Amino acid sequence: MTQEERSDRAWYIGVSRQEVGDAAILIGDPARIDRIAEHLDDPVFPPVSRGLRTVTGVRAGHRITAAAFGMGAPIASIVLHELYALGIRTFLRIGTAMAIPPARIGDFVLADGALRADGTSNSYAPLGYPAIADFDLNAALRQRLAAGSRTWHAGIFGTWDGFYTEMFGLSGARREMIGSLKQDIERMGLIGTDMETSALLVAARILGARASTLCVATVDAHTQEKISEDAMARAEVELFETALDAITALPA
Ligand SMILES: O=P(O)(O)O[C@H]1O[C@H](CO)[C@@H](O)[C@H]1O
Ligand SMILES: O=c1cc[nH]c(=O)[nH]1
Repeated sequence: MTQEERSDRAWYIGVSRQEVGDAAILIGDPARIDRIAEHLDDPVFPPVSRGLRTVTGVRAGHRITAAAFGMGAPIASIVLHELYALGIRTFLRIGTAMAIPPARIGDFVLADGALRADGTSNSYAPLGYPAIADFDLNAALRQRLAAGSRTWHAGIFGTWDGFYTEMFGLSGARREMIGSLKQDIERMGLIGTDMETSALLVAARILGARASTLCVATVDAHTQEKISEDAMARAEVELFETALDAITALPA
């Protein structure tokens, strides 16, 4: 380990070893930190650094840290890398993804792996290296998902960097270009797209940690229809509970 990797306080997220738990839930939207905290006992909020919010609390006897990265693979991998340097070896990204049929808006999508169309994962390993989720973590997630009532799908995600250039078209020509990309994605049988999963899976594997992604499908890839606020609020509660139950069910 390098000097930075041995440091006791992470450079960008600003938290110390004592302020984090044994496993981390990686969240995009910082507003979700307050909401997931309601599912933890004795939540403690370390000072916020660069808008990167964290909370550490207890669930079923395990100390869990939830950390918000905002959006995109570069910053998500910085947050994972810094938490790794503080000793965390289990990472679960939870959030939202675009739904590719058969996944529908409101379904859960679990990444077994991801197509690497992001740039950040290349800084950890060359493109031939696969982005694969951790088997034990996904087994725990599958068990918990099977016990729940929400429809879920497990399969391959696709991760892209360009939200308005590769995922969600605002105008005519761009929408058409993205539309043909969506046909390719469907032909490959991907179940969801996002902006972080492939980078997190590769970074975790290379560092020697386990990682996966569980998302709510919130945007229909073809119609660009979005989930309603009410439906998202309900799905988010189930997402928190599923993630926390699965992560705490894992052997240490
Ligand atoms: O999972 P959440 O935080 O909702 O984020 C998702 O929405 C953002 C925009 O696409 C990306 O960061 C994506 O992964
Ligand atoms: O369209 C979407 C929705 C969620 N996350 C994404 O990356 N894209």
